[in-house]
Amino acid sequence: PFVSAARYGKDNVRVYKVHRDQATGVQTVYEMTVCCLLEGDIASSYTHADNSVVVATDTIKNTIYITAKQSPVHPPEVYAATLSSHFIEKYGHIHAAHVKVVTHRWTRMDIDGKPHPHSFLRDGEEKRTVEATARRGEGIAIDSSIQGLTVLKSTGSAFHGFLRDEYTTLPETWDRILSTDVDSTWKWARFADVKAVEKAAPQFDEAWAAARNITLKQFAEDNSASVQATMYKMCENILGAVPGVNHVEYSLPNKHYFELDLSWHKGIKNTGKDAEVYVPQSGPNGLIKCEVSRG
Ligand SMILES: O=c1[nH]c(=O)c2nn[nH]c2[nH]1
Repeated sequence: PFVSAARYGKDNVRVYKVHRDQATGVQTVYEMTVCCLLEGDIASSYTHADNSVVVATDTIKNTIYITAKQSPVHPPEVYAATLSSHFIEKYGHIHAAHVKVVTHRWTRMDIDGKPHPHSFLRDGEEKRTVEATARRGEGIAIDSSIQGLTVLKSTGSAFHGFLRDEYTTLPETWDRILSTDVDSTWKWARFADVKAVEKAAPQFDEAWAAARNITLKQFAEDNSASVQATMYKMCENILGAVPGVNHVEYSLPNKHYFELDLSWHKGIKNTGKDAEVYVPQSGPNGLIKCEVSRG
């Protein structure tokens, strides 16, 4: 037997960084959870207990903090690219570094209608995530995501005309609740190096805002014939809005809310157009995935 694939490093490294604007006194905070995994000529550490090739995971953890101190941590794409490239540049036997940066929301508080200089709130567990892979001789691949943005619409969603056979019981519907946890990823054309990523820096926040706004607008306004049809429109619009991106993918759970027949109790009408009380389901859930690429 031989090692056919291997990568190792440190996961769940929590990082906080504050920016203090000396002129205005306004402070800005960033919080993220980082995973950094290395690939390279490391098989001997598995097969021969050869630790001489091992950049200790503790060393990787230290490097995550030092890089956060010495380089920008926002946009997360720049931080992830800087960190992943460091390992290729520093260690000749490491050929790829995979960095995942999950950023958490600290939204500035508005107090009495004014943005507060140093107070923030966690307005949702939605994450902005970046995965950057620096590979020797191949530049830097960056995927950006929105994850855990939970949405619901109380109408404007239908599902009918689907295949029916002896296994099918699902009734057709022209009016249903639609709820999902948005997991949207947009994949950037490869960057040659960190300098190219830094040059592109303004595009990353713009792309995130565009992807988030397009997702919410399409979700709200589309008279949805299915999760599939609506998510395709989201992908098309993001490709149209973000030139530096060549692929967009969504993975959307269909979080069902079942109608509840209460007619057994004094003839209560609570189904179809009379439905008001529903039963939210924890599972099973539909799961609809797609990737749409620039033609
Ligand atoms: O939007 C939907 N897509 C599907 O594929 C599906 N299957 N059951 N309900 C569904 N709703």
